Amino acid sequence: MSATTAVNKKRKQANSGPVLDWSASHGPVTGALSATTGALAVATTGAATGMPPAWALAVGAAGALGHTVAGLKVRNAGRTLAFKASAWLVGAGWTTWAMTSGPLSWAALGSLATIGVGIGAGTRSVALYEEAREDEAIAAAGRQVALELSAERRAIAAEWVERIQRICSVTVRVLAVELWESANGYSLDLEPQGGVTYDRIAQHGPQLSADAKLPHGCTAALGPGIHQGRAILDVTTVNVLAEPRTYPDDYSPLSVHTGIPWGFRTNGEEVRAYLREQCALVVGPTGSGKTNMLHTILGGFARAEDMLTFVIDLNAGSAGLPWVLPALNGELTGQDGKPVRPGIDWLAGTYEEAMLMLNAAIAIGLHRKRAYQDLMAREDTDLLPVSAKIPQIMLVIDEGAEILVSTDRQLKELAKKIFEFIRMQRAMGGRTVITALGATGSVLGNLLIRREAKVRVALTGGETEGMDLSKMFPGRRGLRVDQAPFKGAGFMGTPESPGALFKAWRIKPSQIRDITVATSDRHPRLDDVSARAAGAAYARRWDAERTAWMRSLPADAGILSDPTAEPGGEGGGLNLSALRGVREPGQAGAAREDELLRRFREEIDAQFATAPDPSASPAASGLNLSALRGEADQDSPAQRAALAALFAAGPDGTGASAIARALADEHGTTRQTVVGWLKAWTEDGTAVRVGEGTKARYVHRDHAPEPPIQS
Ligand SMILES: Nc1ncnc2c1ncn2[C@@H]1O[C@H](COP(=O)(O)OP(=O)(O)OP(=O)(O)O)[C@@H](O)[C@H]1O
Repeated sequence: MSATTAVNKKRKQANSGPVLDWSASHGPVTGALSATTGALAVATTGAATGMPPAWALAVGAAGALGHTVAGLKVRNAGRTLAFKASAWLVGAGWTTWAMTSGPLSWAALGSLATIGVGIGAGTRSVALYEEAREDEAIAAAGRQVALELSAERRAIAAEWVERIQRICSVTVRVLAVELWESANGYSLDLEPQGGVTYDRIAQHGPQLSADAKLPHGCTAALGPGIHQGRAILDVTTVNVLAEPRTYPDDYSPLSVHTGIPWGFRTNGEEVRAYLREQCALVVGPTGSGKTNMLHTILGGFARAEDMLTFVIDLNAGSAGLPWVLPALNGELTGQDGKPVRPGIDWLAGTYEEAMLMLNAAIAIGLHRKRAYQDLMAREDTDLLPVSAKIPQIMLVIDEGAEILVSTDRQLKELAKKIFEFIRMQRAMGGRTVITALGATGSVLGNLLIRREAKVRVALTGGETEGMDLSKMFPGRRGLRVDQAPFKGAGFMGTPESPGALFKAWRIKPSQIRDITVATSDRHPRLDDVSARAAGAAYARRWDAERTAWMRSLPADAGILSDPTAEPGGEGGGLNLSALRGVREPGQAGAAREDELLRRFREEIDAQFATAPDPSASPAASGLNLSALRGEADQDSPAQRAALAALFAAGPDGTGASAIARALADEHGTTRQTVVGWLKAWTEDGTAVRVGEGTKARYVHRDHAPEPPIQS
């Protein structure tokens, strides 16, 4: 009975005098007391007032009837109804007798006490009986559901035992079948007989899926079970990867220790990356959703209270900019009107800044090793206890794999530092997330990456080229690229969660802003020990001159910091992923939501007529990036930058001093060096020298007034 009903009832009773509450519940003591004291009161007042004894019998009969009707209403058991009715009748019988023979005699009072004890005992047993009856009813309903469920489970078990026998020639026992709460599939706990291991069945994954007629994008994937003699078979029956799901709008705090959610599995469960000791490798060809996934990762790191994210992105910093620019430009306002801190802690978009960053990160690790000896001894650990006070440094390098395998002299320098960071910093709270366009063979050929980067993602988006899933997820058979032909979908494996289908959430630019605002107060500060080691390079990372490039992305920003150009490498020349949209229209350009990158591309498009065919000759396609492609097979990014500056100068041309000035900050190139290059270009026809003496200037051959003149 609810509190209000009870109160109302009380009020009603107070207004209209006592009423008989047939359904009022009594325990064994209060029930007996109420019955016997009631009977005594009726008998004494009845005897004193000369009430006819038959009245008591009538009251008892009415009581018995009333209780039976009330009991029926609440569906009491027959046994309970009979007991309650008889209690009323016994009480009434005693009252009738006591009224005629005198209620206050020892015989009358003694017999009344006996009746009281009897009613008490009876009520207790009836209450227990009611309770048991109720429990039994609930259990019966549960059994019915379980029976239906277990019929379904039994059918599933029988079906798979037969299928595995027929296709893999392996006999299995099914120990349990778990139907997923998401209703997207189920898991079987199997015990292959005769010492057969799970991988014998796993290699037949595709045949098993086909035989089970699973929809596209659904798999029957086998993984190891609780011990070597057991296996878990995960069967997905609904393809949840096809539909886009946006990043959950719960931006609650995370930690390196809680793991960072990177996406969801086919059963709808989120999958987390635990990066305290692991590095991560994310492979995704153009258009597979790699940039989106990177933002999801950066979003997770921004939410963490004990992680500081350093981003290196030599493609004009495009991966990091949405996390920095809105905050840096003051476009965002935090709670209480406070300024908003960027969602990442450091962004390097140029080679020089990346060098500063890596040097600082390495110095931090070395210094931490010495400075935190005592703390680690106290905590009895050989891993630096990462916390909000001593944050983990997550170094995220977009297309870092391409840097690691580059043959370019400068990029090799960077690669050396990245490897040093990976090798030295596990214990000191420094880990990396490296993305790759797909060069899995060359990247995974590196022992250090294989050993340290066990959190792995392969975004396929249906792309089959360069996707060696068996190398990415050794030991996982039956993973096929065509199982995940959707943008943002692919495979993810971690030491905790074996490689299997997954999909990254779609994260919109507005969410990036929301997360930046929501997490602004949460980002840790670099501990003093580390900040001292990192020095001015860290302290002044947001200085206007160091971030100027972010605000005014020059059309040639990507060219100046091309991470993938490998002189002498296959194809040679420019291979800028930031410019990929220019060379491969339709692949990425249209889809990209990053406002700045779009602007950047528009500028490129406006400045250079786009050349869809990379092999088109400069003369045939007009000058554009493809023209630079052949010529830019130069020795260094500085030389390519100089060539870009020459081209950008148009028909007016430029001189060695101006080019040297343009390159000074970025590359430190001297005028003398530029003079040498201009001489060489004039000799091979790339540039034309016009004017004499102080008026002498150089024009790119495509802007030259007359056909190139060989000097
Ligand atoms: N997880 C996802 N869910 C749904 N759609 C997605 C997802 N990830 C990406 N997409 C779609 O794919 C498009 C391309 O994504 P994204 O820019 O991340 O690809 P990319 O691999 O980085 O390509 P590029 O290297 O050319 O920039 C997005 O604009 C979006 O429409």
